[in-house]
Parts: sequence; C-alpha cells; structure tokens
Amino acid sequence: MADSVLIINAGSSSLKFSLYRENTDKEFVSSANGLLEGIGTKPHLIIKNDNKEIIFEKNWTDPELFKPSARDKLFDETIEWLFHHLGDDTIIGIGHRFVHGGAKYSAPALANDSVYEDLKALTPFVPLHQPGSLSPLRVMLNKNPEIPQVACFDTAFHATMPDYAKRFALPRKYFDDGVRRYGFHGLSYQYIVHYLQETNSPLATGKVIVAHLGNGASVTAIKNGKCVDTSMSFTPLDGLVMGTRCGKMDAAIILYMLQEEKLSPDEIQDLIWKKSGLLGVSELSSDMRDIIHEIKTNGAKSEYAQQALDLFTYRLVGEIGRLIASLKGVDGIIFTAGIGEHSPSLRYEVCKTLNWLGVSIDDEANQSGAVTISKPESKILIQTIPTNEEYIMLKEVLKFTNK
Ligand SMILES: Nc1ncnc2c1ncn2[C@@H]1O[C@H](COP(=O)(O)OP(=O)(O)O)[C@@H](O)[C@H]1O
Ligand SMILES: CC(=O)OP(=O)(O)O
Ligand SMILES: [Mg+2]
Repeated sequence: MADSVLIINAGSSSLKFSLYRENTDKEFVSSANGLLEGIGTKPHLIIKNDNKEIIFEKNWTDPELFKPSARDKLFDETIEWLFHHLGDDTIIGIGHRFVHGGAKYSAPALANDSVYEDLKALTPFVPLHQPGSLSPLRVMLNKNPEIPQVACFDTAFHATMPDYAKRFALPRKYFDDGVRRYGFHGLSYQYIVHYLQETNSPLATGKVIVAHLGNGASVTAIKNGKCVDTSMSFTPLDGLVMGTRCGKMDAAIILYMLQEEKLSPDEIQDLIWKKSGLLGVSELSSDMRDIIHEIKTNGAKSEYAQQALDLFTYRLVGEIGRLIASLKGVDGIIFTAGIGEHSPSLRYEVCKTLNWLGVSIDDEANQSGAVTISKPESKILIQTIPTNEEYIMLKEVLKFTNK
C-alpha cells in the first residue's frame, strides 16, 4: 500500500489525470496516466500504467456524445472509472487544475467549501473550464474531506507581469474591480521554465517565447524565467485563434451582435466560446488534425480549412512579433501542448514565416520529434518541449502534505 498523489487537469477539450506513487527512494513517480481527449469532436479515453501499457481504452459511438455539451457526462464517466481503480493506494493529496483564480488567488490554495464557492463565482469568465474543474473537486470534498486538495491556478505564473501588461485602457475602477489581464496556461509555462532550469539550458536565463498551442492556445514572453507578457487576458478567450474560441477581436462586434442582430448574451457567449475559431472558419472541425487532414486530402477544394489554418498561423506569428517587442529581442521560441507538440507542419509554417528574423528550421529534426528543431546557424533557438502541467501540480500538492 503506497502513498499516492492524484492530479486532475481539466482542459477545454480534454481531461488528463495522473497518479504519482511514492517509491522506495521516497520519490513520487508517475504510475498511471489517463487522457480523455476529443471532447466536442470524437471523444476517446486511454489509460496507461507505469509501463506505458494501455490498461483501459474507450471510444464512444453515440453521436450525442460528440457534441461539446456531452463534456460533463464524459468527465463523470472518466472520474467514476478513476474512483473504482485507485486500488490499495493511500491518496495523501489531490491536485485540481483551475484555469482562473481571479484577483484573490495568485498562488495554489488548499481547497475547502469557501474556496469552492469563490471559484464557482468565476464560472462566467471561464465557461469551458471551471465546471469541469469544480465537479471533481465537489465530489472529492464530499467523499474525502480529510485529504488535502489543492487548487492550482493557470493565472498564478503571470502575476509577475508589469502593471502596463496587466491593465486594460479602461477607467481605473475596472482594474480595481478585478477586470485585468491575468493570462492562462501558467502551469504549462511554469513546467517549461522548470525544464529549462533542470537541463541547464541557456534559455533559462534568456528571452523566450513559449507557444502553448492546444485546443486553447496562447503565447507567453518569459525573461529570466519570469512572465513579462502573454496573449490571453481577462479570460482565455483573448489572443490567438483557438479550436472553438475567436481570440482577439474588436469589442464593438459584441455590441453589433447585441444591438443589431438582437442576439441574447447567452447566444453570444455560445458563439464566441464554442462556435468560432478553427471550427467557425473551417465549418469542419475544431481539431487541427482534421483541418490538416482535410487540406492534405482535398487540396484546393478545402478552401475553408486552408483559410482557418492560414488565419491561425498568421495571428500566431503576429502575436509572437508583439511579444518580441515586449522582450526587446528573443533568444528562443518553444512549441508545446497538443498542436505545438504534435504538428510538425504547423511548426514548419510558423518558422518559415519567421525566417526574416534569422529563424532557420531543421525540418528533419522537426519531423523526427527532436527537442531542438532549429539549425545550428539559426539566430534563434527553436525547440519542441512536451508540457507536463501535472508534474508542476504534484510539486505544489506535496507542499501541503508532510512529504
Ligand atoms: N497530431 C496532431 N496534429 C495536429 N494537432 C494535434 C495533434 N494531436 C493533437 N492535436 C491538437 O491538439 C488539441 C488538444 O490539445 P491539448 O493541449 O491536449 O488539449 P487541451 O487544450 O484541451 O488541454 C486538439 O484539439 C488538436 O487540435
Ligand atoms: C486556458 C485554456 O484554454 O486551457 P486549455 O488549453 O487546457 O483548454
Ligand atoms: Mg490543456
């Protein structure tokens, strides 16, 4: 019977969980990993043991479960599986990823009923995420109130941004009321900084732009391991084009939808969070795999898919340019998360567009899954680093236990 820590990472198109078990050297090592992905497209659950062998796999066939609205049901089924298979392990701590901590939480917090209520109140700002994080927390607070449960926030990493990067040009009252540029994907960025430090990378003390490109996508400028600026802001709707989110747009478009189109606030919320981005422009899918597959298979006929991909790339490169100005230079660009880690063609396109900057990509390395994908003569080091938000959460949870 080993001591274990359970980590739950609720994303917008995925639910990831990891179980870390204490070994004889008193280290917590990953013993099981689950990935429920393709929420809103083709959901698929895969759970692997410590030897990376598949111990459970499920593909759902009911088309009703291909809709984004099936998220809660899929989450519940996955969490149920988890409860039944924790075996003899003694869970000494649980980590829950919360995308938004608001103005109150800028560091991991021990969760209780009052923290739960605070986080629930933030749901309108993160409608794709907060419900999926709240529901396992609620279940586990009810079931095992004695186990320390730690809420870990995406927003925490960005607390070091200077005032001008945190502020909107609105009357001061709004900033004081918490209407600020918070930034998200912080657990992922923190992992990348940790990786650079652990591997003694020259980038650990340099000027780095990290592109976290998953179903939610953002880019962050990091100097000496600290966040300087980022593309997401008050909510994870801002910035880049995403799977179903529109990213940055003229705020007056919302007024147009309200006043001219007479859409209700709920309809607008649905449109900008769930029906826009790659899905809205391609009219095909929110999943970059489907977009790329369509372009490869149908060539010129896949005009909408091509436009969605071009827009995604254009806006990403534009935001990288803005962050280079924030950093006053750049030593390295790092790709991570679903698209960043698994799409060599997207990485290639981005690097090709940044050629004027002295970026030179080694496409053989890029295709092969190597960490460094730039040529030795490239002025900027380009790397692909798999993220591990769960590992950062493990370290935070252990601070709240006696380990
Ligand atoms: N092989 C691949 N090629 C291109 N894109 C991929 C690939 N695998 C995953 N993706 C993209 O990554 C997204 C999921 O990213 P991920 O970071 O795991 O999810 P989340 O944002 O929900 O945490 C998918 O929606 C898909 O667009
Ligand atoms: C903040 C965010 O969008 O997260 P994810 O990419 O995991 O959905
Ligand atoms: Mg994610």
